[in-house]
Amino acid sequence: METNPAFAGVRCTACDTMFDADEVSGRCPSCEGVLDATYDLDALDLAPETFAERSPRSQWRYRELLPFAPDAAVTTMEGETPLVPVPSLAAEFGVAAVYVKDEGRNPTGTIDDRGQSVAVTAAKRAGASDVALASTGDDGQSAAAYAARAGLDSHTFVPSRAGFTNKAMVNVHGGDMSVVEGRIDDAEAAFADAVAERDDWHPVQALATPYAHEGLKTAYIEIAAALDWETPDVVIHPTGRGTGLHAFYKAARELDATGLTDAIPKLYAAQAEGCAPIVRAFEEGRESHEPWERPDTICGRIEIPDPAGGNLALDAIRATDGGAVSVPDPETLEGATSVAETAGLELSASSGTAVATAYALAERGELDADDTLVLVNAGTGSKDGDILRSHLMSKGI
Ligand SMILES: N[C@@H](CCOP(=O)(O)O)C(=O)O
Repeated sequence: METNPAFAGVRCTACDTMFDADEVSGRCPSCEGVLDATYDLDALDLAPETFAERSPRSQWRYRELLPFAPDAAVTTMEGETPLVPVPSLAAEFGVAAVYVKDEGRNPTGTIDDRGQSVAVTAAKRAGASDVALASTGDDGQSAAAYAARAGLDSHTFVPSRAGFTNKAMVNVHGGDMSVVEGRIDDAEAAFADAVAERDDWHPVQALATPYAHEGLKTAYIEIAAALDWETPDVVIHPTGRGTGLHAFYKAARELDATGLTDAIPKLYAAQAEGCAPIVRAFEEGRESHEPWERPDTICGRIEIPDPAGGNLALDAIRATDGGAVSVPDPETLEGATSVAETAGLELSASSGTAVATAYALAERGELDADDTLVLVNAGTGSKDGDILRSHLMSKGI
């Protein structure tokens, strides 16, 4: 299968060792660090018009910044999600513009579709028969869908608290699912035990392979493209593992290096107060996070007590002069439901953290009147109707 000619291999984010992409599929063989796809960016000649009318109308139109050729891709036309203006929020926050990057419009309703498209493509290219991951729900559902598309078997380990739709749809896509009693760390432990016995299971979990976060990168590229390659001032990302922040920072640097943009936005992590290891490390000025002792948030998708991308997210936040904010669940749910009520957009419960964080930044005076703000909605609110509705009931509605 074809690769992008500019794809130069994978580099360890921790020890900087470079590897041939055909030699490794998971973490760094030397130090277990997260691997990043790298490109010969100097050889690329990119301009806004390069992408303007191009097919396919999916994330694969940005093929120069993806490892594989679109013809080789396992795709269900993910990406090309709208950047929706929300003038009412701009007025409330006192900024020039607010947009929601609505990743709920992807095929299985999550930003993870971008990542699973690339990760399952890599697995197929490597000759895998099976893909496997531990998941809080969305990336498991997505992996099952893309494995089905590729004709591969999938194995997903989810905690019992994962949402009904996620669990049901893994099965509907023909995936094998293990529901593990407890929370994500219990599912990850069960997955680690199982995978140790199965060398035919190809990893597709975010940050356990170079390719899932490589797909997430295209959401940022689309934001820049939708703004005519003007960089937004602030991007707020709901944050669990730190995957999205690392991916967005990587994308912003690549666009900057190719000359498509000439600035990098401030990146903010939005975490739940009941599980905020990245925010705590940021506030304490530490380079690494410590695992969160007693995770407890209604936002199961970002309840990650020991995030694999914690240090990478901290790098992204600090290098861009951004920040990290934790918000209580009621404010998160109020954020998601108020945007549904006033702007007609269906944000996932965990993505309500991005709205609540924007309110907090506005209150602290950390936003400027001429700022353009992007809030990332990582997944559709329609999978969280029960949680969102219960928030209204708690208010007596
Ligand atoms: N996938 C999460 C959002 C972010 O998680 P991260 O791993 O990118 O930090 C969700 O759906 O809410």
